Amino acid sequence: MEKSAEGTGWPTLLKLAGAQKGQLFFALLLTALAVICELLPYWILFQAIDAILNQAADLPQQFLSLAGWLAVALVLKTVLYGLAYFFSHQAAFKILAGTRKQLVSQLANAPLAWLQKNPSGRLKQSVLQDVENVEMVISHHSVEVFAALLSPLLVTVFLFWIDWRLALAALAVVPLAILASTLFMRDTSAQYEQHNKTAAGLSSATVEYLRNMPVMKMFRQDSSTFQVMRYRLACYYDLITDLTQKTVPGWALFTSLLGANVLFILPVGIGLYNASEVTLSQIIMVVILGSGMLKPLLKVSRFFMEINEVLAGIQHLQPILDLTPEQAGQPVDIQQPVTLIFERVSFRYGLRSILKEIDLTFVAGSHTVILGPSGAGKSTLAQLLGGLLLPNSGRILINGTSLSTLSQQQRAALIAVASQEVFLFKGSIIDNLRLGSPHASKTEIATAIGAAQAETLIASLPDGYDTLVAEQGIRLSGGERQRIAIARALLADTPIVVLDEATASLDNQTQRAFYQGLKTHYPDKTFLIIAHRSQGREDADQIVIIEQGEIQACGTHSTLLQSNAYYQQQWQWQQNTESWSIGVPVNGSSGAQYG
Ligand SMILES: Nc1ncnc2c1ncn2[C@@H]1O[C@H](COP(=O)(O)OP(=O)(O)OP(=O)(O)O)[C@@H](O)[C@H]1O
Repeated sequence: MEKSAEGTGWPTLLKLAGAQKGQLFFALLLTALAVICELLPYWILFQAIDAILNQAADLPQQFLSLAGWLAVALVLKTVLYGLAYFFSHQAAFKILAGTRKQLVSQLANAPLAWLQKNPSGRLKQSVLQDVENVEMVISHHSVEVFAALLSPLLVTVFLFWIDWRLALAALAVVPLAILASTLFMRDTSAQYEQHNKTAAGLSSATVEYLRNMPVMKMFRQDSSTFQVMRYRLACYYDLITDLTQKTVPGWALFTSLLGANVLFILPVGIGLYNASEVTLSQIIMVVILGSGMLKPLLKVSRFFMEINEVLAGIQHLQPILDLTPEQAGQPVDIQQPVTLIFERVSFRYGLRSILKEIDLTFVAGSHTVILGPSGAGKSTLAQLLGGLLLPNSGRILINGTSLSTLSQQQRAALIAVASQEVFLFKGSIIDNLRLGSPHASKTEIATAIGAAQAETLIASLPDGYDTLVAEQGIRLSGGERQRIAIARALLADTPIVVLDEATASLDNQTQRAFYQGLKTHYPDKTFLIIAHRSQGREDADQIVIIEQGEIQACGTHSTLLQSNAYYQQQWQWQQNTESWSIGVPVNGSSGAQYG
């Protein structure tokens, strides 16, 4: 279970703030001086009242000098607060930049399997939003909350200096206010937690609703389809109503009590005045100062309410900051040719077994086709090879060395994966192609593009290889992106290439040309081709059939055709579909032909 934000966010926040402790301390020191200057006018007022009540002889002169001091105090307060904010903002932005740098560097060194487990949306939220919240706490709240805490403290000292009994009368409401807030706010922490969960549920339902709106409209779904969101909204409304009913009276009482100390000061003051224990000016001063002295605590209390949300965000930074960079280890010298072996490899998602004790051997330069129904575990196999997932048991060996002992760089130098989900970076086609092989020559690039059947595509692009893709660039279709990804994997100069459904968009004829091209141009590479059909791969060295995470059969096209019912069925189906072609009959009207 996740720990509450209150418990764990603070140490992270303090650690982050500690990076600029010198500047922050200076900001707080300036704040303290500013608070003193803020209270100085009250002392001046006290002197003025005293002078009036005692009918001082040099009243005009005294007033003039007090007015001068008042102006000095005001100017000093403004300057000091300005400087305090300046330094707190400087510290905050340095902390912000430092934290983001640290997070990005931690993420750059994060193990692939960890990145795979943590959705990029959540990581983006941490690096952008959660860190931004730290800025607000450090630049504004540090100064404001420190001032709000210090001010009542200094006033208390001043009141005790005036008269200890009046000071105690001014503070009498504090225990009452604390008692009231404790009574009214008890049991609300569970409700706040529930509030956070409900708000998160509402937020995900809203995102889902907005994201699916076009599809819903396409299928002419009426408003009944939006029941989930309506239900979440109703839950949120009920919770907020309940929370408001519980907390508002407590908050109102707390606020009123903090300003109600005059009710205690006046009777105590009159009693002491009648007994000639205090002067009138002292009572007036305590009433003026006492009535507002506790108000800043409202700011402190609001801060502690709001900080929970910030701490919850900061808590998300901790796992990233705690990431230990992958141990580089001793570089393993793996000589080519390489043999890849799966030795009793199993993988589970939670309790669900996806791959069960897979034993496979891929010899150097061989072509293997991995077939199987949807959900059989084929892509999981590719992800294990790409380092995105780690086996729960068993080993993946390259020339006898376990893949798990290799660093990311070493693994990436041996295995390239073109997965179903193609990611193209913002930049040109050539930048994307050179990702795994920055120094690839023009000839190598042209060969890879040719093998990936992407020559026509490149020729059709406005700036050829220099055409920009992704954000601000042109939009490529799914099939076009796949072909770029295949070329990128081929260029990566690895002895093993995994193509996960990478040729799904190619027609039968192009697929045949593609496989032929791989043999011709990359005779030494080992290919693992994950596919739904084996069309064009009758000459593969081995065809592996996976069903429900287990190897059902493994052999060549001819042996499987004789021995495996699934393969026979697939093959028959493929033969039937291949014999159909869309053609243009001699009379010119298009139509389907049985060839
Ligand atoms: N992140 C995940 N969490 C839980 N289960 C998952 C996750 N990713 C995949 N699975 C499940 O693992 C099983 C195997 O998925 P995999 O993608 O390997 O199948 P596949 O054979 O490649 O299917 P397809 O041919 O449709 O791509 C599926 O049942 C899928 O639902």
